[in-house]
Amino acid sequence: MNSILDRVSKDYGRRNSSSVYNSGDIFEPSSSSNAKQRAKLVEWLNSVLPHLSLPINASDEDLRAFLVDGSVLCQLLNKLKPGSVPECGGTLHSSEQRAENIKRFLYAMDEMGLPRFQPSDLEQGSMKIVLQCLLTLHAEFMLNDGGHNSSKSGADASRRWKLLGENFGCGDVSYIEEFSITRSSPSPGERQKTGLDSKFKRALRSPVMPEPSAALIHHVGHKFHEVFQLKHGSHTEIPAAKISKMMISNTLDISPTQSLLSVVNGMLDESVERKNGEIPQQNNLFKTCEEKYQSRIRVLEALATGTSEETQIVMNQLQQIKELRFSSQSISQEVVKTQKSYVEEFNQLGEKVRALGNAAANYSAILAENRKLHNEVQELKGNIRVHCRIRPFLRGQKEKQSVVEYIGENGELIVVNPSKQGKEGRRSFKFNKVYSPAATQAEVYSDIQPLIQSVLDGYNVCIFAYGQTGSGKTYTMTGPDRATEENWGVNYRALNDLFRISQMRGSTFTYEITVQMMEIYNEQTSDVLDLMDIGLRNRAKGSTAMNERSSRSHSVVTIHVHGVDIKSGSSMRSSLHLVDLAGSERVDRSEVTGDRLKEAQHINKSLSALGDLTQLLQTSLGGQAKTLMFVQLNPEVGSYSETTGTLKFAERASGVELGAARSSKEGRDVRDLMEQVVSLKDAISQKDDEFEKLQLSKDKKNVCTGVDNETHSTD
Ligand SMILES: Nc1ncnc2c1ncn2[C@@H]1O[C@H](COP(=O)(O)OP(=O)(O)OP(=O)(O)O)[C@@H](O)[C@H]1O
Repeated sequence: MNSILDRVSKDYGRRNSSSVYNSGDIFEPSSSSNAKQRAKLVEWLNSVLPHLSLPINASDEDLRAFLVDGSVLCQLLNKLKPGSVPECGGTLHSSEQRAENIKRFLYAMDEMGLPRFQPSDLEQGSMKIVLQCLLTLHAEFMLNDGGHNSSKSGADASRRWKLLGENFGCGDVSYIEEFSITRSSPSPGERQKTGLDSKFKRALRSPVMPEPSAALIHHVGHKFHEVFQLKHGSHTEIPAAKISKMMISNTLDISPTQSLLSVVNGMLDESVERKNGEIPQQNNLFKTCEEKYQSRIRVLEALATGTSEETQIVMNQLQQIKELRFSSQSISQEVVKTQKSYVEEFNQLGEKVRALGNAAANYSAILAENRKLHNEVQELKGNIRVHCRIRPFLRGQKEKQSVVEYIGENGELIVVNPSKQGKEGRRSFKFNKVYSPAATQAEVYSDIQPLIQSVLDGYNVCIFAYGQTGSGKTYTMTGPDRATEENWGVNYRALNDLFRISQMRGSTFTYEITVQMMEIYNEQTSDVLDLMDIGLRNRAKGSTAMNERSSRSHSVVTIHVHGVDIKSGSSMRSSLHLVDLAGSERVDRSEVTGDRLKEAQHINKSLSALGDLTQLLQTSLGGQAKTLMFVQLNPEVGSYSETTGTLKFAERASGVELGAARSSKEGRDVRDLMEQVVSLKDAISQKDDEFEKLQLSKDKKNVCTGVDNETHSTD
């Protein structure tokens, strides 16, 4: 029997579940059926609340209009079950009051365990749900009313049960009709005695049906057990015919019980049919429903699975977003860091650019400072610098024994007297530089190049060559005949440098360079100006035994420089004297006679004057000049005397204190001061003269007036 009850319970349970979630599915009434139900509901409402006088053919919207303020619902409940809900505000139509009424009604429905609708259903949703709820209420109170009020007419009760039956979808409800008429309320004890399975109770309920009343349970219960006990466990032992027989027998003394047994019998028949392999139609319905629900479950499961997959996807996406956000943050930090380092680098670069700008701006000043330092070094050297150069033996000379024994790197020189032995025959000298016979013109010039450059900075420079005839003076200063650039002498190289450097300084200085050449012959200075015009073309030459190209004149090349500082506008003037002196040989060895002897004597006189700073070179050897002397030596043994004489003279010249050289600009300052002193002296002298004149005129006046000097002595 339990299996049958379970079966019935299960099937009705499904119906119940279905109706909860889809009221329009199994119990979906047709439109005509719907109208019929609505009409019956109206009829019921009018019967309970006569003052309503609802039209029998009221539409859903008409009902909504009646019910929407909730007051009718509350009245209905209080009428059916007095005190179910607190006093309702029937006349108030505020939205708050309406909501409160509906809330109270629905609360009461919940309390009774009856299905309910949502407030929104009543306000603007589907009235179908509302109507079903009221029909359920109708059914509930029809049953209760039957129990509590047995005086109701059988016709009314029949209608209510019919309505309930239709709501249940049970079709024929005749057995319920008979049953409801005869039932009575059992005591609580009787209810327990019935022992009616709760599942069975549920099985008799529709989705909108409340728990069966105690009366129904009682009346059905005790006979039901008998029936099921008959069938339980022995379907085959007690055939259906026997049950049918029982149904018509007098043992089941009340017809409602018989009706119920008819239902149970039908169920048992279905069971028997199922046993025989036949599929009852209702089973088909349940199966269809089951399949339908299984399908829905599958859909829900799929949805759930899908949802979980989607959730996983979303989670993955969230994770990716997190990672992207993290990457974005780290990139942002990296960008900020990079920007910071760029800013720092830009700042550093800016500093460097500014430093470079300052350096560029100070470039001229730095160059000037450089020049100043360079010249200060030159000035510190002070004395006449002496560079000694030894000529090589000439081509065709047979005797090649040299008087030069040793040449040191730092200007040391030892010469040997071929006629003396040992220490006595040796003499040591020390100069600024000593060049061996192998020294080239370029090497010799490179050491004096700084002096040449200082001319462009305003210094006067004098470079002269001294030595016996044929020792190489002209070679050093000018170069050999038909000289190439490689063996140019100092003069060409100096001029070349001055032009080159002045061009390099073109952006800061403008230079005007002029060259002057003169020759002094026999110290007849009055001829100098004439000879200047003649120049090298008319340079006097003669032939001596010492040197086939011996010169008996002093040749002077003077380069005048006038420079203007473009920025400051200051100017300076300087000069470079390049002197090729006449030979220093002794008259007795030159074998010159007559005019030649006379010339030699003058030359010697001139050379002697060099030691005392002759008038010729005075300006060049003064405090404002830098002076360098090339001491030229003939290495031949036969020239030993002249060589030692020349070396001694050079040694003497090197000891001459010229004082520090000064730029012509500084010289101007001194001159300016001197001029101021002179003008001051002149002014003082002028005042003295004026004072003297005044004194004289005063004396004259005293003499004329006969005033005694003593009388006015106190004046
Ligand atoms: N360093 C040298 N290398 C090669 N030849 C030289 C060198 N010095 C001088 N000579 C040669 O020696 C000869 C004499 O030189 P140079 O005329 O220059 O002497 P000097 O001292 O000028 O003589 P003078 O006083 O008579 O003019 C020339 O033929 C010259 O070419």
